[in-house]
Amino acid sequence: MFSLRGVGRVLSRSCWKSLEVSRQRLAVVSMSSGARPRVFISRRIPEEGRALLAATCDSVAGVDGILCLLTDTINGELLDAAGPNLKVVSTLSVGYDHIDVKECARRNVKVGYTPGILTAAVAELTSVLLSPGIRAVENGEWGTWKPMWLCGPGLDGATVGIVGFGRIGVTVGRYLKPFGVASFLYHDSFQKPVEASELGAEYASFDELLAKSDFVVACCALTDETRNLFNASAFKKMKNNAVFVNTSRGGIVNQNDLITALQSGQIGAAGLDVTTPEPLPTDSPLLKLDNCIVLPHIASATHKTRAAMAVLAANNLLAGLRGDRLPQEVES
Ligand SMILES: O=C(O)C(=O)CO
Repeated sequence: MFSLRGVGRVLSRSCWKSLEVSRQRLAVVSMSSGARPRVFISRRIPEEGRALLAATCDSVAGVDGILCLLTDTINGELLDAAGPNLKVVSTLSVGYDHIDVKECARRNVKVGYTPGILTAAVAELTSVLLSPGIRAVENGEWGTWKPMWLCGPGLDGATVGIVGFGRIGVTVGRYLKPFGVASFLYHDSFQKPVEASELGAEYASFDELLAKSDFVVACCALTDETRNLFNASAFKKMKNNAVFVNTSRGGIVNQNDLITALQSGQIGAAGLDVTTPEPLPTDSPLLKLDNCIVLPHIASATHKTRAAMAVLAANNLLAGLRGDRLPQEVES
């Protein structure tokens, strides 16, 4: 049986807050078979999802399923502590780079995630970040109106390069098209003619996309291939006034290289919803730059989206406990 004490130790090492708080979030789900599987919910989640799980909560002794967040590292150490009873890990996120999917598969632990339902919210925020704010207002630098002060590229007539042309990347393009974007370029591990045709987007090599785009929007998952993809060499290939936007994962960017590129004028500006680490330390140079805006990983933070994510994560968990295929299962 899964020892909660053991889990608490592993989780706190992985930045899960206090075990005492987490303990209150344990729920036990009665299954129709009469068995009483136990699940661990790592943080307070929207009521819509919690209610699905907590209806028959009656014990905190161990778990058969874990409902986790993108900030929880699910690795071999945690799976060891969970032991052989664990059937399913359900993450309340579309990204699952925090989960060792291969290790889960090796142990027959299913992994669920929440794709699709957060696409619109993330695409919406990504579009907003294309006009990075500046600190002039807060810093008292807002003097008289000046014709050339803080100008940047506009979307009308611009070339937008989307790196990672999945659900979110395509939706970003769809949202931006009415602003008069002249051309869309996309880069992904393979060409996607169907999605591209809707936008009239052209496939480009990574280097070509960087060189031609006025806006470079990163919408790709964090994988071994994309880790540190945006590094000094990538920023050197971008236009000097290009705006770089990242709403995917901080790990796809070499953050020190980004800071240098922003400080030196190698690129024009950046809008970031994700950083390394998270939370970003308040003394990070990123927060001192006029040409960079940083948001605290809130791209999917609408009530509707988070509630839908919670329901899907709960349903993934319940399906895994029943031994069924998950509504949204990560393929290993
Ligand atoms: O779902 C994710 O992967 C996020 O980053 C937050 O919505």
